[in-house]
Amino acid sequence: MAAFPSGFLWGCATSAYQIEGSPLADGAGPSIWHRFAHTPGLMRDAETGDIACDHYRRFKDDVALMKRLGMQAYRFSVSWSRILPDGTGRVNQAGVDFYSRLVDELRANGIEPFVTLYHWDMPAALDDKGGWLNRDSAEWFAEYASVLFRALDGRVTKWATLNEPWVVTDGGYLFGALAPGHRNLFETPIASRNLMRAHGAAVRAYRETGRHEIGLVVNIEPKYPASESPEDLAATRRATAYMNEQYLDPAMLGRCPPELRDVFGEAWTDWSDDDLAAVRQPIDFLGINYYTRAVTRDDPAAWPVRTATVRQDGAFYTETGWEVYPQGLVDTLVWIKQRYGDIPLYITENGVALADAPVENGRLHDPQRIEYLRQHLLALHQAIAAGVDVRGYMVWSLLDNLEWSLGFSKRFGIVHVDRQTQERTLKDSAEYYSRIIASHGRAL
Ligand SMILES: OC[C@@H]1[C@@H](O)[C@H](O)[C@@H](O)c2nc(CNc3ccccc3)cn21
Repeated sequence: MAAFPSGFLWGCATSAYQIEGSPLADGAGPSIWHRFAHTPGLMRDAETGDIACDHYRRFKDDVALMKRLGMQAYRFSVSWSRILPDGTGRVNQAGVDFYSRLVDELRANGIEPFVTLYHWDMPAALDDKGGWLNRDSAEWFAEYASVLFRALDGRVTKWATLNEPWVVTDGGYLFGALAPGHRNLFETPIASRNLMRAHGAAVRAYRETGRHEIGLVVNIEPKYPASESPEDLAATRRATAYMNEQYLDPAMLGRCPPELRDVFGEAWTDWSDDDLAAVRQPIDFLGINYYTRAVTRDDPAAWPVRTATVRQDGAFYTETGWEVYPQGLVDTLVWIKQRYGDIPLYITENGVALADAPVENGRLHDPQRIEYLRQHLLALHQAIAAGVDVRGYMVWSLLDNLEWSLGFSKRFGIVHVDRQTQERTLKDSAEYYSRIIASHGRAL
């Protein structure tokens, strides 16, 4: 196997609410996920992020684990309500200090911090003011981002504004499976627009003082028509516009996919030229979260996109019900380059939830996760060989963690976490990934 490009960044990814625990420690305010998780009936097994992986207290041990594995970068998110407990205004210095210590610990161990400003956990105080439905959310977010830029820029050299705006709106405002748990077609495009306005406002704020790189992280799920029928082809166009183009087109092209008018119907309003210009800010990279594909057919009853995903005979499906399809990563990366140009890319998430074996004698054998990683890294190498400018790969995830409203039932970690003892145990996939890093991909 040929090596990956010189300077290619090998790392792992997590997010604050999924691993930190101690959500209200040291002056932090509640987030919408703290509120959602403590609302009866919304979380599988009534799980919450109150403890999670106890990373807030154990972060030095977890950094040591990353060092042992040879991680070159660590993508993590900052909890907005640790920094600004009320969402705006008063800065909680203890919250800033936690992330400052984490950044210093990473850098002292030769690991590059890769910071996501927003991984879904808006301060509850701002949700009380309308959250992403309030046009002021763009200014709230830029204020929060600027606090972090002042405190950490220079020690942090890679910033991502948002993690997966599609999931925030589809999960949080349309179907209600995620915080803040709304089910409202009319709210969804409003939240989408304000999220992207917030992205643009944070990028503009960064350009005033920032000296390094800032980008956007999106989830891409390539859509393949189930047949060549006009109905399935149109459905595939709608699904592509709704999940894959809805956020990248404004950010990169300064326009919205026309199919969104069909998807949202009377709930759709065209973006103003001012909003389009405010969102289309030059960025330094795109983060791509890739997990699976969707073979797509027309389904008139499947409101509002009117599409369905067709199960593939003979394919392997993960614990989250996602088809394993590495070719989709190649197709996605080539598509990104063709549609948006040669912007540097990072794979900011890729991983798999499996019905892991138990820990035995300090080991956990997960051959299927090794095969998933191997296949997707081979696909990644194929895309790079085809000329796509991919500069790094972050496996999701370092630790078994809180899979949002699914609780701890879905284990994505390359490191097992014992829910009772918090003991970390390397899975075979962690050893495998460590060898991949050490060999710069040659051990694939
Ligand atoms: O589900 C695994 C991870 C999740 O733990 C991360 O917090 C989040 O960034 C994340 N995004 C995806 C891919 N996008 C997605 C697609 C459909 C439903 C939910 C997420 C997977 N994941």
